[in-house]
Amino acid sequence: MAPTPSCRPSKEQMTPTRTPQAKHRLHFSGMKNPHVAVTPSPLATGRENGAVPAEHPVEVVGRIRDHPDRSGGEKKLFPSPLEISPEGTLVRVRTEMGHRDFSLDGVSVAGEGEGLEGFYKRFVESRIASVKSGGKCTIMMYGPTGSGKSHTMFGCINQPGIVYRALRDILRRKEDCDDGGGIFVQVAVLEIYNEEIYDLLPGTNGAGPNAGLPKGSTPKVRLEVMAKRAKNASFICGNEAEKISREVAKVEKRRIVRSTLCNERSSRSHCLIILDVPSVGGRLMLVDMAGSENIEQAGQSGLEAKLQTGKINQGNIALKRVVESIANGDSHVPFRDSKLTLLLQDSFEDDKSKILMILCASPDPREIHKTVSTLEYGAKAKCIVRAPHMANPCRANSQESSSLALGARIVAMNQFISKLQTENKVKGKELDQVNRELVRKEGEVADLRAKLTAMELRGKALKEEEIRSIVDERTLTLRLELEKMEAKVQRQEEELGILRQHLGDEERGKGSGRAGQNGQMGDDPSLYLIGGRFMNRLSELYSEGDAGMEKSMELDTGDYHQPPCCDDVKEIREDPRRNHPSRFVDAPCCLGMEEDDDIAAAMFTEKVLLSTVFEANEEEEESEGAEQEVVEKEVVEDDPFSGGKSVSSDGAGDADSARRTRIHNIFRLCGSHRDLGKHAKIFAVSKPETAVVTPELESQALPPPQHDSRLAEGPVPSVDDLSKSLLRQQMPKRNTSSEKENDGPAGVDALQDVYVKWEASSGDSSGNNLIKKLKVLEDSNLAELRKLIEAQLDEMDAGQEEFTFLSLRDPAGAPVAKESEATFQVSKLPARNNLLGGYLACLRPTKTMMTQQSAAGVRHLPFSPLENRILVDAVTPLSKIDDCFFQTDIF
Ligand SMILES: Nc1ncnc2c1ncn2[C@@H]1O[C@H](COP(=O)(O)OP(=O)(O)OP(=O)(O)O)[C@@H](O)[C@H]1O
Repeated sequence: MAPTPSCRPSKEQMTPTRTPQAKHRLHFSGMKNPHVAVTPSPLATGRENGAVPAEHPVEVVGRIRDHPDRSGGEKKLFPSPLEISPEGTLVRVRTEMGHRDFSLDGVSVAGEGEGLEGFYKRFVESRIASVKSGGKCTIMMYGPTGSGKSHTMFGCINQPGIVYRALRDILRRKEDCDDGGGIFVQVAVLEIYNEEIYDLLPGTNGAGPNAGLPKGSTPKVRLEVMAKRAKNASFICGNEAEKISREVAKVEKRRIVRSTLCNERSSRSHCLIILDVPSVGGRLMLVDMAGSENIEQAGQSGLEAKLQTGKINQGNIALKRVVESIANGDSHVPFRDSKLTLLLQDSFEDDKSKILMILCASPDPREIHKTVSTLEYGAKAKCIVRAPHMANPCRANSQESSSLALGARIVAMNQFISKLQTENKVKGKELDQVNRELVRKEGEVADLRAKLTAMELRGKALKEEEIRSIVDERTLTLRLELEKMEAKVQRQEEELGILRQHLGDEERGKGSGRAGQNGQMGDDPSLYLIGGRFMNRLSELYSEGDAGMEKSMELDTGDYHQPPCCDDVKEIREDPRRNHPSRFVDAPCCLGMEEDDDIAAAMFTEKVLLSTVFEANEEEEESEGAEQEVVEKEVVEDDPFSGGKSVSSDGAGDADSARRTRIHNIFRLCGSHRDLGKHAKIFAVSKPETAVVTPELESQALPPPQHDSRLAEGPVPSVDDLSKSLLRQQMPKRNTSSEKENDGPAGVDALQDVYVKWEASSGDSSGNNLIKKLKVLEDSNLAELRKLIEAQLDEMDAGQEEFTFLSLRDPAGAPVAKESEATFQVSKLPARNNLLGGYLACLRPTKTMMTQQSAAGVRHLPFSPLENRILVDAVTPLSKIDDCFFQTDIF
């Protein structure tokens, strides 16, 4: 904001030019004013022509009223936006946008303790004094509504305003008027309301509006303007200040006021108090203007109120234009735009007239825009200059006078321009500083951007470097793996070469064996078999041919039961993906495991099936050539379980030997040496004619015999012989048609277990639960079973027990008639156990026998004595028992 220029021209700046356009000349008399420094014109200083410097006819002072909300006490006061310079001539208005300085002739702040008296003494008293000597002074109150214009002009009970103080100063007090020589004054009080002039003094012929007048009071008189004065205006005459002041106070109440939102008692009219001193021609005009206000803000409603406010503003605006026109040196000053300016025209045009404009403002920040507008108006008024009075009588030369006024105005304007330039220079410096700061900041931003870019590039480079290192690392790993694989392939190729070499050696050795020549391997024929078959297997694996049934050949003991012929084979045997040969090497360790005999028997059945598959292949192989059979025989002879060379090598003995070898191999695969011993014997049972159980086999497969003393005394019990003969009698009859079919394990399956027990009775709780297991053929009947039981009873020396079979499948458990036993199949007996198989034969003693036993006082328990002995003898001479057709167990 540009500071308001001081329109007081300096000595050097005064211009002597005169402009013919200046029609309105403000000729102020040389009034002595201590507060206003009249600066002589440069031309006037040279005064060859006797001219006096131009002066400012308008002085502007500010009066900042107390805060209107301070009286409320409780209300929070907003900080004032107005600041007064220490010298009291500069008002700074602070806003959010900045500040603006206004240069005034003086500022009074009511809130800081300067009351009306102090204000009057500082700014008004001197001007009033000139009136007594013939001077003319106009004091105008200007400002928005509620800013304290009327308060300053009229005051209150405790503080008389400018009007009463001026009357007191101009007129002598009563005690001073005893001599009768006091100044005589005429006082007129006018009101301009709605652009009409009214005489506020009660006259005899008043016919004006009574609005605002107390009841019974004389109506106001409307006056006309004539020669810049109100025609026929009433006046109060006298030389006593109190009397006139009392009259004025009465008249002041006749003024039209109205309550608005801005002021409880807002003046709706302009009030003029005109005091003439006829003796000296002095004149004092006191003008209390109505408040300029915004209609909406003042809360005006209704057409009359709006018209009223419009008229008020019309007078204010007209006065503003007049001031601006005079200040600008316009050829036309619009005095006639309002009644107010018409009545004030002499104040602006008379050279003896002096204008004191009092700008009233409020410190309330809510009124800041009005305050700024008021200060702008005062600043404009300060630009009004008046041509200096001519010192010589040729003052009548109006052209020269107007030129001087114009020159003073130009000087003021130049000063204003100079201030603006200075301010621009300062602003330019600030702008340069800001620009430099901006450039510096831009440089910093550029540096930061460069750093950011560098960091991004570095990050990118780091990322690429990281990726490259990962790729290199993986490439290295893959290369190492590739090298390992190549080394492995190379090693395998070497192994393959070695194996091929061995194969060639084997083939060559085999060829020499065929020729009946003992070469390098001729001393150990099994090596030919092992080497040849092993190489065949190896060739198959490497050629990735169809394994099919041939893969089952892995079960053949011929592959593995012999020690390897070379060290190279060991590596292959260690391959965990294949059937580990160490199982077979370590098989004897597994043989020591105790397993349930029946479970082992069930396992044996499965192995028999495997052996059957093997056998099919074996038969094919046998058909391929006799040479292979010869080798097989030789292998069997080397089998430590075969009993060495005792196996015959021709005819049926060869077949039995081969079968036995296969079963033996299967049991080695199954890992139960004990089972092997058992099934070797069962095999012997199924083929009694050809069974050969060598002592070596028994000693390896079975624990050493511990014979019961009674059993050890005599030969083998005759019951075995009887049983053998019985079966021999049966079996030829049943197997003659297909004797070969019974050669295999199927013949073993034809034997069925029959568990024989005595019928339970209440009087016997110990022996009747004993069960005897007998083995009979599948299609045996009860008559045949009876013979076996009776033979068993004879063996136990139990005497001739008479019994009958109970048909347990019969709901009544009826005994089976002895005549029907021949037609009663054992298979019709109830099954003993669904899981383990076998039949249950329940015997009931005949009544005659029971009667005899009870008479003799004997309770015979069949089976129990013998079985108890067997139980005590933990190790029954199995060799003896196994020689029999029956296998007995205690359950
Ligand atoms: N300096 C001051 N100290 C104490 N009270 C003040 C001061 N100035 C104004 N007032 C009070 O403020 C109120 C409004 O003042 P005033 O009537 O003088 O304002 P105004 O400018 O004349 O308004 P309008 O233009 O509406 O007549 C009055 O009650 C008055 O007593």
